[in-house]
Amino acid sequence: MKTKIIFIIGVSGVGKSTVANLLSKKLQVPFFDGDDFHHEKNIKKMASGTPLNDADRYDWLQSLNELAIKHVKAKTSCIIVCSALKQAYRDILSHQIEKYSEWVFLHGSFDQIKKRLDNRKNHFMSSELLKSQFDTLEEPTNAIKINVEKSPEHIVEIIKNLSNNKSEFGLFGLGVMGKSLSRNLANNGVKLSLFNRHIAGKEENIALNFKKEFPELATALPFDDIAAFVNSIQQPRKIMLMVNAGKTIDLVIENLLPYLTKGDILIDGGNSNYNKTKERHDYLKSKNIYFIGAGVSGGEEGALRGPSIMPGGNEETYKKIQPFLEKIAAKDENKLPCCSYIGPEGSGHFVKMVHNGIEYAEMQLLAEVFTLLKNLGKNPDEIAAILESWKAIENSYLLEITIDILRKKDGEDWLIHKIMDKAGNKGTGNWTTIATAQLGIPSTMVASSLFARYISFFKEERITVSTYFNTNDLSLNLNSEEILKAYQFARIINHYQGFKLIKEASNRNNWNINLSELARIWTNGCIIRSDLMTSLVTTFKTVDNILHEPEIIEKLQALKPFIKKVVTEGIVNEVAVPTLTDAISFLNSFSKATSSANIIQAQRDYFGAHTYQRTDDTSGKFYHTHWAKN
Ligand SMILES: NC(=O)C1=CN([C@@H]2O[C@H](COP(=O)(O)OP(=O)(O)OC[C@H]3O[C@@H](n4cnc5c(N)ncnc54)[C@H](OP(=O)(O)O)[C@@H]3O)[C@@H](O)[C@H]2O)C=CC1
Ligand SMILES: O=C(CO)[C@H](O)[C@H](O)COP(=O)(O)O
Repeated sequence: MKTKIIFIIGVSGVGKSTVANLLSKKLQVPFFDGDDFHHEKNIKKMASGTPLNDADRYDWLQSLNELAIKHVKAKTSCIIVCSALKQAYRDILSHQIEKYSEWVFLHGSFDQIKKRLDNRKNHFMSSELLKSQFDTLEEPTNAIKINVEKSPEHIVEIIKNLSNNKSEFGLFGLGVMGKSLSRNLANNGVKLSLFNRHIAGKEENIALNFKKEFPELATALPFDDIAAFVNSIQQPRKIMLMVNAGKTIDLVIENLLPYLTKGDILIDGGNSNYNKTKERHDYLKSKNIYFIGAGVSGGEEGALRGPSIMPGGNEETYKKIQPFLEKIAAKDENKLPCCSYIGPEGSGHFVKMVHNGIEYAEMQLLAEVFTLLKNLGKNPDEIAAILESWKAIENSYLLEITIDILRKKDGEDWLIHKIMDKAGNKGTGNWTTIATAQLGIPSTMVASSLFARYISFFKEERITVSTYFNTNDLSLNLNSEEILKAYQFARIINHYQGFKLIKEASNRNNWNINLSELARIWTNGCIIRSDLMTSLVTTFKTVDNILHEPEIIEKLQALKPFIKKVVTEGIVNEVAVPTLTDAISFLNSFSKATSSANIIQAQRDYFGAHTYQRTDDTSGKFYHTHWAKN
């Protein structure tokens, strides 16, 4: 048996000593009655009929705490009986041994206990005295709570089962991701507690029914009661939250807090905003609870078979959950887990956010490729066949799933023809675009793919506007090979922009993010895994800016004529290719030693006296011109 100190607590007459005695025999561990540890002066005071005050109790509780510490140091368990009616008393009892302490709270109604006391021979307790105990009682939130209506033997059996059967890890929220991650944890031998909320008539017995559905969850403990869920987990508890980002996370944290104890760890595995993650980390720290913001990527299937995991926060805290996360993570080509400590604060959620920003642009590029090929007269099966042939050169998870999507039939037609062309979003692309603007990094492709989704959303207005503008007969002068090369070019720029944003955020916040390691954990499990990502693991070992890497420069040079042609053909023939366009526009701007910004500076100085620097003065001095004609 793991070393533990079992405190049996409750008001007088609840049967603590009887239960402790039986439990001590059952578990073969010693039992100590707290009353035997009162100091001489306390005994005298009580004998004189004066109730003890908190100062009197302090030394007594401390001596019980010393007794418990002595047992923990000797790696032996014991049972201690003490009324411990207030939380402050329990804090003294478990000081420095919180993670070894288990609480059993025996309870009953006032009348029930009074009757038990009255039935005891040689024992009298006035109603007032018992009432004062009930008034003092602050119910523990982290205890095994048992009603004393049950027989002592039954109570001992319950304690024994619950105490021996604690889970190693808790999963809160059994939606798409929570269910898959739970099964993944269980498949990896983790003893789990599962929780989903109860909403009468709507969300009932979710955890229990889910457990029954999958054999790997046979030993998992299902709950829809928060207190019971938390109490079923070994301390310090490790609880992963897989709920919707935003106010739900805050709500869930507040719901959990009363039951958590010092040192417990909450892991937010959702797509939370990185700024909020830092705030939550600091808030929970003030409550002695640790918080890790872990980005998880891989969708439903990845979460089950092995996602990519991006944990951020305090590194020492991360080490405590590392074995669990590494177990369930995807493995790279060298069988190493696609899970790595990212850095402090909200850095884990920041990189997950940018991952999604890259994902937005990768998805949009494939959508534009599809549109171009469709405009060349290809049907979905023919487009799928072309994309299939690209796998040998430019493979990625998103390319693979797009091929599957294009081949899916719905009756005689292809399903893709029946899917409404209005793209949804849950916020991460929006936040990435905000971050690029805030940090002053030109990650233009995330922004254009986000705005492409927003444009798509105005379906009804698009239909109306389409009647105002006659589209000429399309005659795209392109072939699939040229489209592939344009796509390859745009993917490199997209990855450059995404990693550049991460590098800048890392520098500004002192996160010290290792880009090669980040690329490595994105080589499997996540949505943006690809051959290009695998090659970047090596590239980032020597440079942290791929635009300065000779091989990449050479590749971009070779691909550039094709993206120019594809984008030109798209624009001339009115085929919307905003993200392909942004890729080449970006390089057109970024690869010029001189830009048009001199005009901007002159305009700013003209109307707002914002000043400008001169190309013929290298000192960096700022000038102002009196522009208006006199
Ligand atoms: N789906 C995906 O591909 C990915 C999702 N994510 C992120 O993971 C997180 C979870 O996503 P996903 O599993 O898809 O979402 P789902 O909508 O499938 O599940 C949400 C879960 O949160 C619970 N929940 C919602 N509101 C509350 C509340 N007020 N109190 C308690 N529980 C609540 C739901 O319970 P109930 O069932 O009772 O409503 C459900 O268990 C999100 O942050 C998402 O962005 C990250 C990577 C991939
Ligand atoms: O994190 C994810 C994948 O990596 C989620 O699937 C996310 O919901 C995708 O973002 P959006 O819903 O905005 O398209």
